Amino acid sequence: MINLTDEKMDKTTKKKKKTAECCGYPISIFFIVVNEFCERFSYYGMRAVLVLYFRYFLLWDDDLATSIYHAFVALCYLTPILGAIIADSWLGKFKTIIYLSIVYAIGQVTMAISTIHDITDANRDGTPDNFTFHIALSMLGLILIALGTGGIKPCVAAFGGDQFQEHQSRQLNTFFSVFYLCINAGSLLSTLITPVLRAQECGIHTQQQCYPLAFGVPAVLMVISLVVFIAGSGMYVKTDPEGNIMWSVCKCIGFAIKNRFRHRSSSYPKREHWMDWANEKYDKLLIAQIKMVLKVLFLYIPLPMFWTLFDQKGSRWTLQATTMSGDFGAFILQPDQMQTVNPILILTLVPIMDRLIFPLIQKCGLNFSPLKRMTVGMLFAAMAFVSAALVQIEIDKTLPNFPSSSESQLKVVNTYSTTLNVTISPNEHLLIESFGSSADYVTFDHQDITVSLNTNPVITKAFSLIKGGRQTLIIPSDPTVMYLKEDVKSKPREGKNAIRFVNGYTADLNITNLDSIEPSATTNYTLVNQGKRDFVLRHGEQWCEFSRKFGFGASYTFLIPSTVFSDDCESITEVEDMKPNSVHMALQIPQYFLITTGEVMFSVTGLQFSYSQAPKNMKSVLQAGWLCTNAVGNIIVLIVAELGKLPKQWAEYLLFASLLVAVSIIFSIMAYFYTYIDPAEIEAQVRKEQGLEPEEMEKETLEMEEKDEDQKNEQGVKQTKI
Ligand SMILES: CC(C)C[C@H](NC(=O)[C@@H](N)CC(C)C)C(=O)O
Repeated sequence: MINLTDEKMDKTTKKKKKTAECCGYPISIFFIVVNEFCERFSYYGMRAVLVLYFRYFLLWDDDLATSIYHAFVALCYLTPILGAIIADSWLGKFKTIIYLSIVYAIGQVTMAISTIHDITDANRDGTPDNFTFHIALSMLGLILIALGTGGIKPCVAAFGGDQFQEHQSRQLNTFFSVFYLCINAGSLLSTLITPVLRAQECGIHTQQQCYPLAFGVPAVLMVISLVVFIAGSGMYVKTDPEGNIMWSVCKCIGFAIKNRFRHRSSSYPKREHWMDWANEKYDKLLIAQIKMVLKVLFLYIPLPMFWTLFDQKGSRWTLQATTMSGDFGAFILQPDQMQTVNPILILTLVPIMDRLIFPLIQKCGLNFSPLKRMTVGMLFAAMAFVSAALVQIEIDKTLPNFPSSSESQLKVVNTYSTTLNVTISPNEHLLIESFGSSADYVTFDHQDITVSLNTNPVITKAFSLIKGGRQTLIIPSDPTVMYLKEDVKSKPREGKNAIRFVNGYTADLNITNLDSIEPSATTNYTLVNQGKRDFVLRHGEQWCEFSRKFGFGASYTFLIPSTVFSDDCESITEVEDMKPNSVHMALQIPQYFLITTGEVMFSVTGLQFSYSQAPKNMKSVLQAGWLCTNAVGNIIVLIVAELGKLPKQWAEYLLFASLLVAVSIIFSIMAYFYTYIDPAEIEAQVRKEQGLEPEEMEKETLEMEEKDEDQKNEQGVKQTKI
């Protein structure tokens, strides 16, 4: 099957290159797609455990961990422009990929080393002693990774495209689909594997969560990616850069603007395009190439909005999943695992679209051009958000009625020996049996309350409630010391369950994984995962064990009576502070399906489009421009998350959906006026024109300019004469 095609003359480098083919595809492509698979495994694998590393290894708080994580992701999508400039102006794509992959691999290794706690754990207590060392090393690692991953990203896709020859345009399109499949296969595998590696225990002096393994495997994959890429070295078509193209582009644009401004008088003939004002000084070919790039970049302006919605899978949609039930019977899905539905669907939808849907549309005689596909992709993403809004409305029906910022909520738990009549001033009366609680939270629009118990004598006590908070009034066996305990006022994170214990036993108790609790005291909340959990209660020689099965996102207070050991933990009662999630996570599948269909239409097509519409010497630059739309989209998510807090989540989803519909209408109008080009053809045409046609327009302007200069000189002469 392998054959050598005709010699291909590279117009730019004037080098001749023979390319080996297999089934109509250049063999070199194999190395490029395997390289992409390993690189994406490395990147997404590391990303999957990064926040946990910040939170539980470096012990940063949630906010800092999230901010640094997002800053890193944004940096990864901003550095492509740097890689593209290096590739197109200086080193060429091949060398840029090699050098930046080395930087990338060093970054991954640095990151993996920074997670070895034993390096600074001199006192062998399992935690690092010198956090500054680990932070500095990991930040250095992350900067190198961002430089590497972002830097090579536009080059690898464009370099892959460069391997195809003119008669292989069908294979070129398939290449971009296969390339996308590899991205998603790599990311899917690594996001499944690295969390498992992290959960292992390892260490020299003490056994801890195995971050070195979780970061080490991505580092190894990055080295493999580099080796695979180098292995294909002899087979690649390599186009050399044409000097500092970016600098020439900037100078040419600057000159065109300046020249246009100088000739703003209506006496100068208009030119077809404002870039034509660079004709006097710059090569027509360069001007034609800049026009092509600018046309596409202009078209990119509305595109970040798609990514703004797309990237909320990892934030808003995952948070939505934390308020849902992930019990699929045969398996349990954690809220953040729901995101893997996206690469799974990509792996199935890309072949279906390529082999079935798009050919079918073509057979029906419809012209489903790339820009039309991208518009439809945007509409699919908007529909995904409508679907998310509908799911949210369902969830909202089941969510507890949390207090507003001016309200306070109170529940009462009675561990006194008899039923109590509890009066909360001015007019709240509750009858609460022993080892029971009030049915639900009572909402107050004021904070100062007085509680009276019908004991003998009556006990009265004043309390000040927390504004916007939820609390429980705990009445212990000695009601005179009743006290308030703060409750959770939102769904526990990651779909976990918040549980706590009130000790109604007469002495200190030890409970599995918790500190010992004094009599009448209440523990703080502990988060437990879904499923059956066992707890052992202990006091001296006495112990008993009790089990509970938990769902997702509930909160409970367990009341331990004085008889706990005599009845083998049977008498422990459970107060449900917050109901478990009842809306099933499967309801998110339609929104994932819609957004992934949108992604296939938008992103895969965008990748092909950016390659096909770019002049030969600016392919990486246009790929970088394409990736920048993603960076801007991510930045919009960050801004919206900070500023745009709509009172209802479903309303925010609908707002995003409407914004994307509006943007897609604008985009479709822009696309309507866009004419597809064949950059190679235009370049050849300009070259031909340059050799044959007299440059009338330039002459005309130069004559006008000379006249202008003469007039000025004459005036100057006159003035000096006077
Ligand atoms: C095209 C790129 C901006 C993003 C692309 N991401 C994907 O293909 C996602 N479907 C992967 C998923 C794991 C989020 C990439 O190159 O990573």
